Amino acid sequence: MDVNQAPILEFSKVTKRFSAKATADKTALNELSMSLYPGMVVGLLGQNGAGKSTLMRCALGIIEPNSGSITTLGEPVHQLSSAAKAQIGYVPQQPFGYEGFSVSRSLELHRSFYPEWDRALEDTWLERFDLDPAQQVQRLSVGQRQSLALIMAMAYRPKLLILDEPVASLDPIARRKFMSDLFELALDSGSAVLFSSHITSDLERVASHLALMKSGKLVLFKEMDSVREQVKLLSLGADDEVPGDLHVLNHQGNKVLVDNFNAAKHQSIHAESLNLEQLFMELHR
Ligand SMILES: Nc1ncnc2c1ncn2[C@@H]1O[C@H](COP(=O)(O)OP(=O)(O)OP(=O)(O)O)[C@@H](O)[C@H]1O
Repeated sequence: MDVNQAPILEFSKVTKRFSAKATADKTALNELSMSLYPGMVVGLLGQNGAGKSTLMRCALGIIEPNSGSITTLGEPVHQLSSAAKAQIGYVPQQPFGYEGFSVSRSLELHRSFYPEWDRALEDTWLERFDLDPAQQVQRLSVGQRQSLALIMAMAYRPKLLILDEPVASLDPIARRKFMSDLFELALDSGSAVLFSSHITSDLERVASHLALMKSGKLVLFKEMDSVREQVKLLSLGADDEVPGDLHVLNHQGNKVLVDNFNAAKHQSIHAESLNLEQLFMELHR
């Protein structure tokens, strides 16, 4: 990760509301700010409806926020040049098209849009995902389609890769292979990756950073190593107060979830380490 370079994606106080007829407007993104730099692999975690897909669709300029600004590859997202667009890879939750074509023909068509297409990378992933080039796209299983969508989004080594639950339909072996490739690709090509997943163990394994969303807000954005070190569940005694320098994510009874615990400074407090699944549960308790 290189924070001395310009960010690849930058959100500044972005709010997105959806109007609803029967109920009050829904705030899907609430004053959300974050920056992604080259080499970052950011795992986006949040409950259903937390705003993850909305964030991704705003980053791509598919939907426009009500307020705030978004810069993608150095350009305002609503005026992206075609050169910038050609450096973005996106796999939506539900890919996709190319029905009526074979896998190899669909890749051939897709390839023609991208001068930077890496044929060797395409071949490697076709093999890894065990995809038959002669197979018709409409006969692929859901997971195989997802694999094809991933190849199509990644084989031109985009500078920004946005993946909305990319591995939800992949089996554990394909998932593992894909996840390690994802990390390598980002490091090799100086790309930034933003991916959402409900599979916390995947996220723990490959993400360099965790972005945690709750009700449209980004409640945590941290390097995974710092998450392990600093996000703790504290157990307070009956008369104990939470030290003022600690940032509280959730407080229920005598249990306090904080994201900036310092073991040297807060020696007297009983602090429990959490894996990502436990952290998620404690945040929503
Ligand atoms: N086009 C839309 N019109 C109205 N409301 C919408 C629209 N898109 C999203 N929303 C609402 O915005 C909120 C955030 O939705 P979003 O799809 O971003 O959540 P998510 O975190 O991706 O959820 P999931 O994990 O289920 O995919 C939800 O309350 C959803 O109902």
